[in-house]
Amino acid sequence: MAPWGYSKENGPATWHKDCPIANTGVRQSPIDLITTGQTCAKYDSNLKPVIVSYPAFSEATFLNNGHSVQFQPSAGNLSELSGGPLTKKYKFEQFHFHWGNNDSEGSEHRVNGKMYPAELHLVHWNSESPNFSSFQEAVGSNDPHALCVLGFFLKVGAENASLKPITDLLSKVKNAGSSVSFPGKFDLKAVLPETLTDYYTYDGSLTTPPLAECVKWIVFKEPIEVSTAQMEAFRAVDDGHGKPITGNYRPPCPLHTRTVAASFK
Ligand SMILES: COc1ccc(C[C@@]2(O)NC(=S)NC2=O)c(OC)c1
Ligand SMILES: [Zn+2]
Repeated sequence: MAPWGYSKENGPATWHKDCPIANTGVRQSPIDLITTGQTCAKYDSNLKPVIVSYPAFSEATFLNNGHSVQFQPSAGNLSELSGGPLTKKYKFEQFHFHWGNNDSEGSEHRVNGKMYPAELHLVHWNSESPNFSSFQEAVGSNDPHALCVLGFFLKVGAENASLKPITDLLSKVKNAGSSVSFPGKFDLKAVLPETLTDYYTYDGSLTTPPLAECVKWIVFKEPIEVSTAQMEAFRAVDDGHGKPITGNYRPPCPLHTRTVAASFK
């Protein structure tokens, strides 16, 4: 079967053929974050602010893997995550994006059915587990919280100067499989909202094959603003089949017996 993608022929509705958990999994991601009614997110006053320690990255690769664009610092990076719903310390691995063809679609998570034009995923792995000592081992470990992914919605507004070094680089990785070493330093902390207090959190999975159910998700309420030009730069990145990636988001999955907690009322 053709490798998975987001087209009619190889998109999310076909992934179950090679990856049965797509249909049989009970903690798949993304989900629609509902804020009122029966299955709505429940306020949990014990949820603390998320703590990130992101010293500026000095060495990283920016890659177009045909499904997304990914920023991956060299192994020595010391960036860490803790707090929020977490009981362990997590190490930063990479960040990447999901986006759509226009401003009314693109995010993977939704809020009461609303999609944002894009979603940023900051991927981390539990660096204090006795069962694994690398990201790759963490993903394959079956540990329910091997990974923690921070999700940030992107919305169209003012140009985001902190993300400009990334969006300016998109044209350099237009072709699938291409990568560049990131020039200079990148300050990821400057991209994020000041306070990381208001978020939804739930147990889920990777949102592409292998769809491993190993992710503690933390999706922040406050979107990050980017300009229309910055959004257009994502939509010019190619998928390796001569077409731009114009919708690398998976539709929401059933919640099953899961509950979603909210750190805010
Ligand atoms: C084998 O390990 C993998 C494979 C794919 C992804 C990417 C992704 O599926 N996961 C999220 S989150 N968004 C995505 O698009 C991954 O990210 C941690 C880890
Ligand atoms: Zn992702």
